[in-house]
Amino acid sequence: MGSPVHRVSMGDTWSRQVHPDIESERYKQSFDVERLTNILDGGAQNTALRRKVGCSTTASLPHRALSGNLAFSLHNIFLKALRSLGSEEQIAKWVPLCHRFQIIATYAQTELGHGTYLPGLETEATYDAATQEFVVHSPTMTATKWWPGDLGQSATHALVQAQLICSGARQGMHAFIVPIRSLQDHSPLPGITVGNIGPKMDLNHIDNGFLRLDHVRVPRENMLSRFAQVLPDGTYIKLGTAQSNYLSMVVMRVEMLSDVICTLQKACVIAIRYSVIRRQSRLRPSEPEAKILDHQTQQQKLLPQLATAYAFHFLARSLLEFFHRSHDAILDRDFSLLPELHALGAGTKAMVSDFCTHGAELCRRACGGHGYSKLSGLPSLVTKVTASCTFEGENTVLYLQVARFLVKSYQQAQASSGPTSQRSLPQSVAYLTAPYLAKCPAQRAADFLHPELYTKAWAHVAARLTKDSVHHIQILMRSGADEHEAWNRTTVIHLQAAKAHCYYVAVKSFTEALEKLESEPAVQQALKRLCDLYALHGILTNAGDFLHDGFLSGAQIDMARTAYLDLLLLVRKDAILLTDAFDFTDQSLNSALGCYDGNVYERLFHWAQESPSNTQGNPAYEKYIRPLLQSWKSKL
Ligand SMILES: CCCCCCCCCCCCC/C=C/C(=O)SCCNC(=O)CCNC(=O)[C@H](O)C(C)(C)COP(=O)(O)OP(=O)(O)OC[C@H]1O[C@@H](n2cnc3c(N)ncnc32)[C@H](O)[C@@H]1OP(=O)(O)O
Ligand SMILES: Cc1cc2nc3c(=O)[nH]c(=O)nc-3n(C[C@H](O)[C@H](O)[C@H](O)COP(=O)(O)OP(=O)(O)OC[C@H]3O[C@@H](n4cnc5c(N)ncnc54)[C@H](O)[C@@H]3O)c2cc1C
Repeated sequence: MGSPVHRVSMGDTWSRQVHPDIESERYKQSFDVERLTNILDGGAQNTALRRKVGCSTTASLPHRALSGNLAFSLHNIFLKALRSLGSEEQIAKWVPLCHRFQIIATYAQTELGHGTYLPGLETEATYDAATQEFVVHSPTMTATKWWPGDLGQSATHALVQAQLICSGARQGMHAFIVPIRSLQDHSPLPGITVGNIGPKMDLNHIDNGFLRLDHVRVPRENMLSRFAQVLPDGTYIKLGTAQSNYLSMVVMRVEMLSDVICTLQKACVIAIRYSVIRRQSRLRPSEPEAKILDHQTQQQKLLPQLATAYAFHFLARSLLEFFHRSHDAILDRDFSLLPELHALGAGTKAMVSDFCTHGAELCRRACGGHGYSKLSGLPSLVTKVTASCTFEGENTVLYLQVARFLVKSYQQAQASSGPTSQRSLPQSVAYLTAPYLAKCPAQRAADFLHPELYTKAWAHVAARLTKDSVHHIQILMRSGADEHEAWNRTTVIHLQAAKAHCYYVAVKSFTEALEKLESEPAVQQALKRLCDLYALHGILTNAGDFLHDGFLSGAQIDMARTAYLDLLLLVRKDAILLTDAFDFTDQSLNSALGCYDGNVYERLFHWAQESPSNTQGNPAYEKYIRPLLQSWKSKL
């Protein structure tokens, strides 16, 4: 069985053979990997299309952008904001210019002094009725736009979020399209000071920039006017709500999820494939060194991350379905679903970016020294995905937006008691008025493998923490605190409630996805084990929340742990197949540890030999080492 042991060859003979230690993991397939790939893609035809596009990734950027294949690129962010906030006429004008790359546009919202608190943005757009123009200006140093991607060297236009001032009144944040560089010679236009903000932790291929505007005039037609208009005489017409212009952020938080989740998927593929090749230490003195994935602690490090990657795939798909159902209505100015969409988008973005950042770092550490090598591809995944905890809304701030939604929903349910209360609640928080279950009915470990049981457990904790946070606000207000102080002094509890709610939503979406796979029993069983593992990993990691009111007993936590440890063994058997199903090419993984053939050591050695420090001479010798050695020689 298996192919001969590889010789370390200076040629690439080893790259044409699959390492026996990974080949053996693919012999016994408990499910059809290709079918799972098709399910992840949303159908076999999508798999074929993705592979076809993937082969043409070497095509120039404009080609791929024109085919709309860039999920979350900066140019796309402008387009998403334009489609959310612009009128049909403005969309018809500016979209073709972007698609043909006749302009390059950036989304300029964040300022040197404000990123989170948008009512605090200082850039002003003052309407001049005499010329029917807006005068866009940076009144202070802190008003300088700071961070927008592509602004540093590339963009010719910016969607500038600014405080609208018309007819003497400040109307809040609105979006204005402002030309910033000449389309003839790319030089900054009059009144524009623009440049790069300097080196970052990573993503240095993106020119994040700064922008100062000195009374720059743009025509009235350049204010995006889906939700608000300024008439020629300066009359302000409000067509939406106070939050309408925040819609673009909701869109982008939904849009970015696939890129963030892909980072954790890749980290899992690399670390798990490496973990069946790396042999270290013996499980029994009489046996050869074990694959490190056969150490229980290595399973406990990596397999819950794999389960999380799958959970987030189905969570993102569920959110996207809700987004498509609600977004069109919102564009038609029916805002009834916007609060729930905002809460789901904010919470999902915060949780997914938090856990993907944590999980990618866990995968990197699980690879020991080679995980610290850039040739593993893991450090780059970690430093890139880390940024997603901040951009598109800093995570704590977004979790608190979820908490605000939970508190309002609970208070609404309290106000409308009786049967109407459940019907009126948004679907994602219906659990707040579900029949109260004081104790979990589980009597043995196997009971914790029932999705209904652990979904209800998560709902119980999320409801309890929300009620607890409301209770603490009421206590503080009864003691004399006003609503703002009471809110701030309970935000730590709000954060707990928001995180529990988000985890519940993820567990629920995973179980609902499983229900649709009845016709694929083998795949369904493999995914159910991951769903069970994901739910139980969260329960055991946050056991205190489940023990707090006696909902789970200590004995039941032990049962859950037994079920969890048994799951690790079962998932371990499918681990390579579950990572193969993500269908990443070796090129996209860019990892000496994660290649499909498992020839880790030969590739590390080959890539190290090819790295610049070994191929571009040794400038240090001439400049430092030789003089040092010479100096010693002269003293001998
Ligand atoms: C990724 C992996 C690696 C690969 C990487 C490769 C590619 C990399 C590309 C990188 C691209 C990065 C691009 C980044 C772009 C940006 O970052 S754009 C800027 C993003 N900025 C933000 O998101 C700002 C976040 N701040 C907020 O959301 C604020 O907290 C706030 C809510 C705007 C504060 O305003 P305030 O009025 O004080 O809020 P509240 O009082 O709390 O709420 C008022 C009501 O408004 C409702 N609301 C808030 N936000 C929204 C919204 N977005 N949509 C709808 N409604 C919203 C809120 O619920 C309140 O409603 P009520 O409770 O009913 O009053
Ligand atoms: C790689 C990258 C790319 C970016 N690209 C763009 C772009 O293209 N366009 C653009 O406009 N912006 C962009 N940004 C900016 C980004 O949107 C902001 O950095 C982000 O919104 C956070 O705002 P901030 O930097 O002001 O942080 P702050 O809000 O100052 O956060 C600092 C700390 O204060 C805390 N805090 C702030 N407010 C509250 C509150 N109300 N309650 C509790 N705690 C609070 C936060 O939790 C955090 O711990 C980018 C940022 C990065 C890192």
